[in-house]
Amino acid sequence: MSTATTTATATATAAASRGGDLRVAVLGVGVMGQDHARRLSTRTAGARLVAVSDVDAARTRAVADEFGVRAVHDPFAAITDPDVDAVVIATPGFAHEEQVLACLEHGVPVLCEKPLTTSAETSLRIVRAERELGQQLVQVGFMRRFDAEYQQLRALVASGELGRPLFLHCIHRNASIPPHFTSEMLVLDSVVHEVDAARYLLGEEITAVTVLRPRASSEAPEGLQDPQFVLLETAGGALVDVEVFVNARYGYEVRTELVAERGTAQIGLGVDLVRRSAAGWGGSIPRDFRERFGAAYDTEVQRWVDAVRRGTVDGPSAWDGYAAAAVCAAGVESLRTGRRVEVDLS
Ligand SMILES: NC(=O)c1ccc[n+]([C@@H]2O[C@H](COP(=O)([O-])OP(=O)(O)OC[C@H]3O[C@@H](n4cnc5c(N)ncnc54)[C@H](O)[C@@H]3O)[C@@H](O)[C@H]2O)c1
Ligand SMILES: O[C@H]1[C@H](O)[C@@H](O)[C@H](O)[C@@H](O)[C@H]1O
Repeated sequence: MSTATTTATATATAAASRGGDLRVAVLGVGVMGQDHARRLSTRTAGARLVAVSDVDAARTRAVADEFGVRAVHDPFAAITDPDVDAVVIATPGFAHEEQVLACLEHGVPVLCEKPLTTSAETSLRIVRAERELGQQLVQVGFMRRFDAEYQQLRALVASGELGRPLFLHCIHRNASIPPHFTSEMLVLDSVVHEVDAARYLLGEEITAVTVLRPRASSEAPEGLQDPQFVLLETAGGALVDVEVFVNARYGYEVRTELVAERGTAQIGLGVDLVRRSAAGWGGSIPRDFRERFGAAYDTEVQRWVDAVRRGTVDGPSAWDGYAAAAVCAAGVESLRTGRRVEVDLS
């Protein structure tokens, strides 16, 4: 058994023998990191937020003060801190490879926000490093797998009741995105969710990607290719189309329609409550992902904590992160060249 594997097992055992509280550090405390920090501090059983770390020192201090935990400026010092049992990475995608590899080197279980990394090669490096350890330590933050509607749709596909899936029609709209968002990030950061969801729902790998560039919205920043239309082909011959539109202004909308041989099914309609009043009728539209997928993030983090305390992983793996990264890398090539690009999973 390698040193890292021994350390990971020891981490789980130590946490369990201390009365179960897993001591967690969150790296990157912007939008998502703060959301996870709050979740770990207020509504995750068996876990305790003990430290936060961010390259922005003022932000680290402010968030640490808000939650009453330690501020650690250097993320690598947080990973190797003997008083930290496990880490949540919520830094931007370009920082993930180094931080996840450091977790693996030191035997620290990690929940890494999507994307695992921003290229196939770097994600594959993580898959290989984890394999060499002989123990799974990495979970990727594909939270849709923990959403009740996605789970129902997957169960329906698996039951075979509607016959073989033919199409998935997907809509992924954000009201707005941060100013640093690039055209490539619509694929790498946004469509990566549909890539993972398609693999999860259909149980098939994606073999080719084509990205089409419709005219850009005048609401999008100058030079940003927004929206985009992405076509994914699966190994079994199903087609998955994704409209990704990240400056849709009116709100956050994520929908999927399955078309199968003997019926169709839709999720993401947001039909919980339909109101009628003098102002008209209708329901509400989520502001962003935290509202739409809040319960899924809660379940994701709770299941991650429970699994780490048992010394296992119970969610999307490094391989899932790699498979999605490889498809998205092909998507970025298609976005640049306008051509259909095949996906090669090593
Ligand atoms: N699962 C989801 O639905 C979901 C939603 C939003 C964001 N995300 C993911 O979460 C991650 C963070 O996104 P965000 O929207 O919170 O971004 P953000 O820009 O709001 O926050 C990122 C934070 O990381 C810090 N940072 C940057 N480089 C760093 C480094 N090398 N080490 C330590 N800190 C660093 C920044 O200072 C910032 O505070 C991304 O991977 C993103 O794709 C996932
Ligand atoms: O990082 C975010 C996040 O992953 C959201 O779930 C997605 O809707 C956005 O498009 C993306 O930018």
